[in-house]
Amino acid sequence: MKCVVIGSGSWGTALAQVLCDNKVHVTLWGKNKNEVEDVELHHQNSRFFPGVVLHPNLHATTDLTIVKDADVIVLSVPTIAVEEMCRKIDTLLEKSVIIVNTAKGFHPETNERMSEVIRHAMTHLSSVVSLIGPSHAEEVVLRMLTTICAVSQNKEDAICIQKLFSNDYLRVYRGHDEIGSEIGVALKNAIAVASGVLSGVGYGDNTKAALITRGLTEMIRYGVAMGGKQETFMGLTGIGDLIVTCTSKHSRNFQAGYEIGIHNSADYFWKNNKKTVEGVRTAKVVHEVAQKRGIEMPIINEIYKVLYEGKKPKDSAQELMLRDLKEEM
Ligand SMILES: NC(=O)C1=CN([C@@H]2O[C@H](COP(=O)(O)OP(=O)(O)OC[C@H]3O[C@@H](n4cnc5c(N)ncnc54)[C@H](O)[C@@H]3O)[C@@H](O)[C@H]2O)C=CC1
Ligand SMILES: O=C(CO)COP(=O)(O)O
Repeated sequence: MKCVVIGSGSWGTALAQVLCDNKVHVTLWGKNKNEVEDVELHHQNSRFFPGVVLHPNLHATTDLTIVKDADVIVLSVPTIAVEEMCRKIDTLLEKSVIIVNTAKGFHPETNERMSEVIRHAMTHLSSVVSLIGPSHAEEVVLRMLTTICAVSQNKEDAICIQKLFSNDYLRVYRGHDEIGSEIGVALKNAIAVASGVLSGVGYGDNTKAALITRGLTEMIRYGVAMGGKQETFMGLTGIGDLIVTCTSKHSRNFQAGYEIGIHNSADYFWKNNKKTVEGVRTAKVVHEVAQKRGIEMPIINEIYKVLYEGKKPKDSAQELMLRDLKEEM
């Protein structure tokens, strides 16, 4: 089985190393020459993992034609680049492949989930498997124990990907609720921005527990309205990914929110951010869809107002606390 991982950023590099550890034939593709040369010549990706020595058999290239030989192509680029990459790859392919998506979010214009985007953009496709769950690349690259989920409408291909990636530090479960899982891992990023904001403002652990719990309620409300299953949100692609992103120092969504909270404004973030912060756009998509469909999403609405309408984070937190009093569920 030949694999190509598309995207030489943090997640692509960490996943390509997993495949090397599993003795799978894998090549990492990147558009960024510096990242690719760093991996290929120095066995490191110092922009994302300073001081980490990568597997000696991990090879990287900027030549996209390597996808021609692949049986499995893993997409590890930001959501904004997924459609463009799929179209480029599709023109090079002569046979159908399994696409493993790892991006968490929605299409920038159509608001489609990532597996929908991939199915619409590719003709040489046997199936889409989403490999998603609570997994910071910074820990996977150090082989710290991690669990994720291979979610697909195609059970056989989900089993294939589960076996390909599983090992003694990465345990891969299987799932089939594509809608619930993809919505879970997208929305948790927006909630994680809110978690960072509240920490940056100076609130503590009670506030974080409140945010995670009420954030999960919003994820379920939205996910079920879109056709996902409630129980999926109790698993790795729901509460699991929500916990790790809302609490980890590695989370770029949390870090972005933290900056916003410290400055009590999103201005600094908009002027200075250079990292992949998927939750920022997800908040916009979900806010708009929820407004149209009448889905109650108070936390998402407030984080949207902080990000896009200049509302002060402290005012948003107060707004959430002083809403009409309600039953919990
Ligand atoms: N970093 C992590 O711990 C995890 C990330 N993810 C998801 O994986 C996706 C990728 O994120 P990261 O690897 O973290 O981002 P990153 O910022 O670390 O790396 C992104 C990579 O994509 C490349 N890229 C950007 N735009 C591109 C384009 N138009 N065409 C081709 N390549 C392009 C960049 O050069 C870079 O190599 C995101 O959706 C993220 O939510 C999922 C699980 C864990
Ligand atoms: O999805 C992730 C962990 O599961 C990565 O989160 P960040 O994009 O916030 O770093």
